[in-house]
Amino acid sequence: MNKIIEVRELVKHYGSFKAVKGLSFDVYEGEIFGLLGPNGAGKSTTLEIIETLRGKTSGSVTVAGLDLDREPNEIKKIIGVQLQTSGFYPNLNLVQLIELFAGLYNRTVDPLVLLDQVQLRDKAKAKFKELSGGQKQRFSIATTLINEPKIIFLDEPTTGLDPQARRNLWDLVRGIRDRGTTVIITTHYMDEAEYLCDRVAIIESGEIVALASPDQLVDELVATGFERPKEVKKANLEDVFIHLTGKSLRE
Ligand SMILES: Nc1ncnc2c1ncn2[C@@H]1O[C@H](COP(=O)(O)OP(=O)(O)OP(=O)(O)O)[C@@H](O)[C@H]1O
Repeated sequence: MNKIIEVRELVKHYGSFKAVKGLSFDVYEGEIFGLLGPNGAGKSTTLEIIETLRGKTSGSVTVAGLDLDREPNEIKKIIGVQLQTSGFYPNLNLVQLIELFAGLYNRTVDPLVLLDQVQLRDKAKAKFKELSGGQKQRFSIATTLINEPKIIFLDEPTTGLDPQARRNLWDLVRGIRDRGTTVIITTHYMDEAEYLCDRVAIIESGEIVALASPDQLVDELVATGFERPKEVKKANLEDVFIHLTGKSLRE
């Protein structure tokens, strides 16, 4: 497998505070790679450094063979970064927003084709502020695809979404990966990481404490003799919710 991102001994200090303490990891081309960890672990800081949006204290980062220190602008051209949904002009409609972003990238795109990919064609003329939370997230993912990036970065893309919208977004992200784009994602939902991620790095206080596929990590824990304290039922409350309210999007 080809490495598309190489992070070596990455360090970030905010004043005297050490937020990232020498992270090293690789991301392979075509995988969904998850960064997991408690609040304040250093996930967003790490992502933003790779995205060229934040300076590092030391260490090296290479993205698709491009050195972060020497060619940050070349890196910007081949990545797609999900904006926080507050970053969109609320009064522009979706087509106008896509055209605006396409202009910034110096690209010509068909907004409707892009909106189709995220099931928002019927909202083409809706203003951003008129979208539901799930629709806003899907739209923000669509905007990461405008420059046909090799890699997209998604920072907690399903926070605040209902179970149907989360599942829909998982399918969307898998579809993007299946079309050949590498995906880096942060999430606080372990079910999401287990379903979506080919590999995950678990970060704790700025250090990687585990890195493998979700399956491998679970097997390793079980091999230590770990058992869940309670017998697990054949279904959980989320299964009940989906059973009662269906899988289709409600927006
Ligand atoms: N601009 C900044 N100045 C000072 N400290 C910062 C700054 N940005 C982040 N930090 C600190 O660095 C640490 C890591 O923050 P970061 O946002 O990377 O964590 P995170 O893992 O993404 O957390 P969360 O899950 O809450 O989003 C935190 O302790 C945070 O308070």
